[in-house]
Amino acid sequence: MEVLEGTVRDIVFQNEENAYCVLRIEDAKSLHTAVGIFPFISPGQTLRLKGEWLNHATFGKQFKCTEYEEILPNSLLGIERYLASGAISGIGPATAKKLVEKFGGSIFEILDKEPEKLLELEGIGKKKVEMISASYQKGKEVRNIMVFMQSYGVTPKQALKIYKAFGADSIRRVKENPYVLSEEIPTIGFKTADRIARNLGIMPDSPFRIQSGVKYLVNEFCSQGNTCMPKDMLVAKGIESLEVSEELIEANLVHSVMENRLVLEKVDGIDSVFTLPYLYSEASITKRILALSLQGVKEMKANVASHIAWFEKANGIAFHEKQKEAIEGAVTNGIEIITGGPGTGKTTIIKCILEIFEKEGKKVIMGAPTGRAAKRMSEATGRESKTIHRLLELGVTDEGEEEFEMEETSSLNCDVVIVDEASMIDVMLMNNLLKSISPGTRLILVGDADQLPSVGPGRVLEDLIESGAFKVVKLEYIYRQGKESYITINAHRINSGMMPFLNVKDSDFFFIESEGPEDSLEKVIDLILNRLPGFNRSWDRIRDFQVLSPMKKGDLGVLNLNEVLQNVLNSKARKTKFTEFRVGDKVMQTKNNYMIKWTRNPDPIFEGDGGQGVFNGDIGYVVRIDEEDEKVTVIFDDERYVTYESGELEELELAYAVTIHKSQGSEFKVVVIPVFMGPPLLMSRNLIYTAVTRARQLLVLVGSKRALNYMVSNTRTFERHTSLKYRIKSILDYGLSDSGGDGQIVR
Ligand SMILES: Nc1ncnc2c1ncn2[C@@H]1O[C@H](COP(=O)(O)OP(=O)(O)OP(=O)(O)O)[C@@H](O)[C@H]1O
Repeated sequence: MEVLEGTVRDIVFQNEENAYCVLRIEDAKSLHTAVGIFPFISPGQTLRLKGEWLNHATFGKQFKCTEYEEILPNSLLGIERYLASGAISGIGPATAKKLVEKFGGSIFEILDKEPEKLLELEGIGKKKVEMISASYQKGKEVRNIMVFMQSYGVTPKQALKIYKAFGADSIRRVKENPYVLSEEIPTIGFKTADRIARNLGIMPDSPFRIQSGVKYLVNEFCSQGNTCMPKDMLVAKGIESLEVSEELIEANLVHSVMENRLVLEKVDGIDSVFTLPYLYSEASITKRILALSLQGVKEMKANVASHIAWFEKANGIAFHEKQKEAIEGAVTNGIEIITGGPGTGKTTIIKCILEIFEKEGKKVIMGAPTGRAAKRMSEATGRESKTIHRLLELGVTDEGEEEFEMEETSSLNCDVVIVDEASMIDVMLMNNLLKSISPGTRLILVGDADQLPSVGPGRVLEDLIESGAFKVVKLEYIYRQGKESYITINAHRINSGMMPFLNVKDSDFFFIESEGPEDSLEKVIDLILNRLPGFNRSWDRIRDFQVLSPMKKGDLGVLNLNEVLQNVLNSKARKTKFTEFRVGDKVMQTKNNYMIKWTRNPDPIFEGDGGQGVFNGDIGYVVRIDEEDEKVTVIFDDERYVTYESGELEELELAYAVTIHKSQGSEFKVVVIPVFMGPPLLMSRNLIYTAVTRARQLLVLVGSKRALNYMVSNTRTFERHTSLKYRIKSILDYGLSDSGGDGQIVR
């Protein structure tokens, strides 16, 4: 590691959120540029930086700092400059000069131990001394914490997080139990805490370590979509990754259970370990959904059959028996689940259900888990539809975590709630949705249970269906037929484990064989640049073509695809220094941001008509880049302009290619999917099924038939461990369904 020692001349850039800074540092020889995470920095401070010299393509030679400490200057001139820099509140250039003249090199000693001596100076009163002393002590505290943390291998960025969480208490808390870091600071993981603990000399068999490690393993398992972890699996994983005996894992697990940090319950005969949030969510969903189902909705006098007949006539269709059953079921049940693949008429049914309720004077609220899905629902029905987060007025806490503002007692004020794309709802969202639905309100969940499960934990829709407790209508007959329907036909074939029909003449579903990743990449680019635009000239290469890949990394992962596609599709746009984005780029918002403002006017100066919020999965286009102020303006949905500050740009990604997981709930005119052998977890039927069902007009697969075949046959990979189905079933087994009421529960 190399060292650079010098004084901060100025701060060229500072991200207030994560403390990333670009500094100009002066040493005895010259001025240097240094970059890194520098919390609490101000010009005039003298730093000893550790890191390495790099040659940046655009910015030239710079020092990349991974560790630093502040050193107090020792020359009188250095001390005066430091004090004059504003590093200590209450001291400016004039006071700095006076202090150095009077106290010389012992000024730091005085600031630390005898600040009252400052009163001897003319013009400094008691209040000012208090201010100076407090600021000096705070600086010292921060310095000590930074030095302590870094000496145990904590990076400045992590040290900042620790300081923000524990303040002056940081060192004591970490020394006492470093594992508190991974438990209380969301972005510090067990591995970091474990490294610090080792450096602090904590033994591998310490109960703090094992209990924290066990909890970490359960959390890790849940981050893959599960809501609980079989105990045997946890113990085996614990022995392997914590390298301690089975007895120690068991004993500490019991201890965690006794202290209520973890819960051990039997799920379908298997001992399973839960963390509290998912346990509560699944238990609460069980209680609430059974209550809704059993509540007995008010009978409607409507003659549903005549409404249906009227709708059929108006739309020139004749409903299938199953479709009629779904429509009637929506009126007679407290809860109904309607599921089916593409083209089976789900949207048509929603429209009919809406009309029936509206004609009967009932208020219907519609929602979907993503902004894209909500928008499609609005377009298809001509009625307002919102994201569930919006419906529930989901807010964001200071730490940026999502938080539902709606109190448990408040509820959606309506008679019917219809939610589309219900397969994307995870346990937390479902629980929050149910909390806001008061008894007497009907809930209709519409979705395709064979698609990828929700990104977050749980398999809510499948568990509800498989519980057998609710009215479920499964639509199987496909209505979208004819020349252009091979996307739909093949989606259904894939879903039932059959290879799709490939390259039928005049169809909309193509397969292009390739000889490995490089060849696939070339073929994808050739398709987008030449072949597809030649196929239909009305398609726009950037807007209408969407590449979907199973993964992020690798030649055919979205990161590489985006880099390559940006260069071929948007090569003329000017590059700028501060961002990878260029005007004209297709981009995707990658997290829900409820705070960010949008306007209908491209110039943010004219705030006027607008609103707040851009959501995970929203796709837009870069319309302006302001180099001087380092801002990027993006237009979403052809009308909402959002200006991102440089610190917010990490919420955006290039979106010429997106992962199949991120594409859930969206549809595109033309979809191109590279199909290749990858990690088994990503080689699954529901992944390829989800990808194929995103295409509206044309679908092209590029790759190997062997990989496609593997995906179509592989149904095992995404099995999730959850308890919702079991909880609902076990309550029913106690005979709740025989307890009277309106018999809403279907057994
Ligand atoms: N009973 C029916 N008779 C004739 N056409 C129908 C019938 N039901 C639906 N359709 C038509 O089939 C097509 C697909 O229906 P719809 O869009 O409602 O299906 P979907 O399940 O919502 O599909 P996706 O999930 O792919 O959006 C539409 O053109 C619709 O008008």
